[in-house]
Amino acid sequence: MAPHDLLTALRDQNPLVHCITNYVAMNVAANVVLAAGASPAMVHAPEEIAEFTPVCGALTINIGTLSAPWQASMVAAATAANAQNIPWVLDPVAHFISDYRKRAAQLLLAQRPTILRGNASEILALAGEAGAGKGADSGDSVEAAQGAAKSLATQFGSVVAITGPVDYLTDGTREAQVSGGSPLMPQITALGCSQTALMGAYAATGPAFDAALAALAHFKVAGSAAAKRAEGPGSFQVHFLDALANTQPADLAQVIG
Ligand SMILES: Nc1ncnc2c1ncn2[C@@H]1O[C@H](COP(=O)(O)OP(=O)(O)OP(=O)(O)O)[C@@H](O)[C@H]1O
Ligand SMILES: Cc1ncsc1CCO
Ligand SMILES: [Mg+2]
Repeated sequence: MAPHDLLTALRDQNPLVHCITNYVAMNVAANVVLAAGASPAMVHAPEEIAEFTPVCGALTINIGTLSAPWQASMVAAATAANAQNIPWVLDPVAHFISDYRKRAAQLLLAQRPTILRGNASEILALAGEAGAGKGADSGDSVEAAQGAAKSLATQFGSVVAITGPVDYLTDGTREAQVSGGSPLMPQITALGCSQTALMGAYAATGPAFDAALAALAHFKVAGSAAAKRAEGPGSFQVHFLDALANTQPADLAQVIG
């Protein structure tokens, strides 16, 4: 499905997206998903997963502020999504910072996410390669992680997206790049986490590779538009939400290469 048609469908369908994300990202990501045209719900109690995940169009899992009860919810939600053929997205935030987080990310990856999204350092480390990640921030180039993305895609049957100055997307066979956006984007916390949540919304609407590509393009188009009006990271964030809502379906093709 073309990105143009996916954005139209997203706004028509307003899919419900189950987001298990971190404390930092919850508000930012929910506003991003709403502005883009979908309906986010941040739900993480283990007691609620069995009832809630199956009624959603997609699930997104982000380990940014991981702890044991949340990990149990993530595993249960991924299991429920797989059982019902509900697409789900994994965001392995800073998984290399501790053995605990590393293991949690590997266990979730073994559940074969529909889409895996991370920055270059996260994708490199997930494939067992040495990277220069600094907590939640990337220290590696997107180009350096492309091989890792391809091998993860093949091994786990996932669509893999690396975000950065130019985003890269692969399913192990197909590849795409998405340019644009602004250097102000990594200066706002949790925009990557929000990209993950938006990928869930698109994945509820169409095939995984096309959905991830449309979500990447939507962010780059909105980021470029917001940067024209912003005076710094603070006002960028406000303009970015407006720009996500104002992005037209026909705008998306321009940033995809
Ligand atoms: N230098 C840049 N120029 C343009 N766009 C960028 C740049 N760096 C990142 N982006 C965009 O910013 C968004 C977030 O990507 P990033 O790689 O910073 O995620 P992240 O490191 O996972 O973020 P976080 O963990 O803070 O949520 C993506 O849409 C990406 O395309
Ligand atoms: C800053 C930060 N710390 C843990 S999660 C998070 C949000 C960006 O990933
Ligand atoms: Mg991140």
